[in-house]
Amino acid sequence: MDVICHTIPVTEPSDHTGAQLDHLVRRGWTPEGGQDSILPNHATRWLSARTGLVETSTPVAPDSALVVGEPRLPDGVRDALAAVVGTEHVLLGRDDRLGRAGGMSYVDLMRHRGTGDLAVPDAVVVPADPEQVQRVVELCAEHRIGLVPFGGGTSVVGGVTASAGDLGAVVVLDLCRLDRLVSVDPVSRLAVLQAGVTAPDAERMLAAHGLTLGHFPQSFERATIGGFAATRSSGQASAGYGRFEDMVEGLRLATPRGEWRLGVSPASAAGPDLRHLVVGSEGAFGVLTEVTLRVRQRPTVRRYEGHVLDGWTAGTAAVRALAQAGVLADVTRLSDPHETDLAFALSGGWKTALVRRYLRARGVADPCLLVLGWEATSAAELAARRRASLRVLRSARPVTLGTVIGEKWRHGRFHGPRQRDALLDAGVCVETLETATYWSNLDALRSAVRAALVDVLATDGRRPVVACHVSHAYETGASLYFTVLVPRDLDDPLGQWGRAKAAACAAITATGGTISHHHAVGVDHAPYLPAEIGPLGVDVLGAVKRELDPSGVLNPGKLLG
Ligand SMILES: Cc1cc2nc3c(=O)[nH]c(=O)nc-3n(C[C@H](O)[C@H](O)[C@H](O)COP(=O)(O)OP(=O)(O)OC[C@H]3O[C@@H](n4cnc5c(N)ncnc54)[C@H](O)[C@@H]3O)c2cc1C
Repeated sequence: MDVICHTIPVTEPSDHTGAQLDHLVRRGWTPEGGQDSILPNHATRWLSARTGLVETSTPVAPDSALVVGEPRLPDGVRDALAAVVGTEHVLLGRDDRLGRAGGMSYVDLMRHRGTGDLAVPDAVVVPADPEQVQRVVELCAEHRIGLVPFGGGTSVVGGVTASAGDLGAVVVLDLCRLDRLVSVDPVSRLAVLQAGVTAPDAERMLAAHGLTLGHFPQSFERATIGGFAATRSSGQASAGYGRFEDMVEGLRLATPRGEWRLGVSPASAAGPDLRHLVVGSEGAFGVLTEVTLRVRQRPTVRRYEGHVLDGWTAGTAAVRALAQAGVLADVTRLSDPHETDLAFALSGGWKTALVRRYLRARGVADPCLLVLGWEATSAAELAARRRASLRVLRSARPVTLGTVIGEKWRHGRFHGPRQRDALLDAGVCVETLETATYWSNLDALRSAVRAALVDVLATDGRRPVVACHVSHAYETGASLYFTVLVPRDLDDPLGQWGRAKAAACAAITATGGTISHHHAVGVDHAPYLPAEIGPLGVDVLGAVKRELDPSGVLNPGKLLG
């Protein structure tokens, strides 16, 4: 068999005893003092004029102000866990526990800044391999200790909130030591990766074999293979490489009932595809330890370019035409006029002013930026695919801006979250949410969500920015991704966003969208899941949960509420 087996450590020597994941990262995206996190003056000025932002300095509370209780883990359980993973890999220190207290939603970040209650785990357990994960899962089930699987901790829906539920204690299972590329099958184009491998490390290890996964979510720099599979993640190049679940060929899952392995062939008629019970199960059915993934040849050429369509209707019609003709670029991303305006305002500078003037001269009243990016293994292939896309796009009469804007987007594609830290410092409530629907319902859904958010957030002189884009398009429909910026209600920041999020979710449910296209359910969307899958669907998921996790210790409160 033509299978090369590898066990390649990512870091030499590997030391994941807590130093790797500094607790400060929970507070923001950028390392302390990172230059990217500075908000330029022109952006602050624009925000003040556009949104009514008054207070522009709201620094974080010192760490010492955060309330962290004593660990409630019984001594016997701590010793049993230590016997499996080693004493040094059962972390009980304040900083280690704070470092895995929650994910990266606005609410999570605000809690780390000293607002509201922070759910801090009683311990962090850092196993070395799938066998240790299995033993830890069994121990937690035996002693009825809650267990929260933790990959990159980038969940924005409360997926890694350390809730104990009705259990006495909760531990976070940090998978960072499961960091190996286990094997590569270049003939079948398959790779087996351990669950804790981060996206950059996956790409680096696969690149050594001339391969790529092609999964580039905006959380790329931190998120992990296990997290992607557990949340049905979708990357920026999903039109070319597919959503993460399209890449999953096989799985290894540690459950309280024993290990479950799935996936033996590229297709099968042997009953329902049970892999899809595990993909998207958000740690509630088991802990993924290894994922077998379809990989592709690494591209050698790429071209990213910007086009502008006049108005949202023309823009979405163009993306629909590309999708239905089967000629989407690998990255196809359409911003609505609000997001286009926001992007221009935040980048500022004379070049942006020139672009705005050029668009006005070309008679574009409502600019909608469309970024198209193609990646290929030869210039000829890229040229052919680009020609096919542009032939369809031409009928939408785009104004073409060339590669400068496309390349600028590509270089900054992971940088958005860094500005989020600076925006929080500047007293802005900044958050995103997403949904998807069929093409015939897309405009109605966008209008309903926009209206709901503006209605709740436009109070006391605040003028919210609600920007939207399509970044995942299909033959039958597309995702909608909203970015919200509004001056923070300094007296009730969590209530302000809580009301807005509830209104947006209600609008999504009432207008026939999905409660999540790629962020998953977590805690935040759990109340809205029954409306989407029906009471029978909830019963089916509940039955699977009871079968795999009879004592209910796995990720309490997630997915099923
Ligand atoms: C700035 C930012 C940008 C983002 N952009 C995108 C985007 O473009 N596309 C996208 O899809 N998502 C995006 N997200 C959301 C998030 O990154 C994804 O949900 C990602 O898949 C989570 O990966 P993770 O390793 O960080 O998982 P975590 O946040 O650690 O966990 C997510 C969920 O999966 C569970 N889980 C984690 N590992 C395992 C495992 N091994 N076994 C079982 N369960 C597990 C956790 O318990 C939790 O419920 C973004 C988030 C942020 C903060």
